[in-house]
Amino acid sequence: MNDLRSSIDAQMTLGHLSRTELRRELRRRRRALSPRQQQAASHSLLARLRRLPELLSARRVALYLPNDGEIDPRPLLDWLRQRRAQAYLPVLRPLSDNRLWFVRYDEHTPMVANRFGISEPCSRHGAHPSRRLPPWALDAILLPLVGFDDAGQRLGMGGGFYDRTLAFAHPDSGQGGPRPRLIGLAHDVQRVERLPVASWDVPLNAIVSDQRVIRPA
Ligand SMILES: Nc1nc2c(c(=O)[nH]1)N(C=O)[C@@H](CNc1ccc(C(=O)N[C@@H](CCC(=O)O)C(=O)O)cc1)CN2
Ligand SMILES: Nc1ncnc2c1ncn2[C@@H]1O[C@H](COP(=O)(O)OP(=O)(O)OP(=O)(O)O)[C@@H](O)[C@H]1O
Repeated sequence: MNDLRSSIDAQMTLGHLSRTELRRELRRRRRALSPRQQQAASHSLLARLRRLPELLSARRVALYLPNDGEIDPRPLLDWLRQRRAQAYLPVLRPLSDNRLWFVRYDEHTPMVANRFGISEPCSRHGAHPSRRLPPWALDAILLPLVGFDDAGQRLGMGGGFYDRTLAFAHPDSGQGGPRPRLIGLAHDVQRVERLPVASWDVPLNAIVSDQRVIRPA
């Protein structure tokens, strides 16, 4: 009960924070989780992801390597391999237009640390067209979230990397054609009552945490 009370209090008191302050607070929360809590959360996330219709039918799936306390989707790699589905990772595009490439990933992929210290497939390797896919050719993209709400809104790191890369999937983009299913992932402690919506925010199909699956109405 005390836990419930304090988590409700924590959520309620966030309403007055700016996006920057909200990011700082929510990133602090996920970093504060112990290795044991992280592992349990990752395990529980996997159980939910394995039942997600969007992933059951997916052959090409982008995920991420966890950073800064993000919930860890790596256990999904084995499951994807068993299903003969291919895994892709985001790579900061070399010409720095703040967009992402999605490069095929397996245990042989040469990796480097990007400018944020996150390990990613080496861009020279990823530059080869056979090894990367444009975002619309992926079946599903798992995005790391800093925050989310019950309406299915998301808050990212603030770089706009995913928003720019996925702008073609925005309802106002006027672009038809295939669209990847977009699935946001986060720890349940990153849930807040209500997030502000920006005009460029690309809607997600679902948000999955260690405790729940949220589908925007
Ligand atoms: N695991 C993971 N991979 C990812 C992302 C992510 O959020 N998580 N990205 C999602 O976009 C892209 C990288 N974008 C990022 C944007 C900001 C920061 C970050 O830590 N910013 C620091 C400032 C660091 C600096 O400027 O040196 C900060 O805000 O404190 C990290 C990654 C691609 N790969
Ligand atoms: N489609 C777009 N075209 C150009 N700029 C964009 C686009 N989408 C977002 N941006 C810019 O990116 C910046 C960060 O956006 P926002 O605060 O929504 O990031 P975020 O959603 O938290 O991050 P991310 O998309 O990396 O997860 C904003 O200042 C915005 O101007």
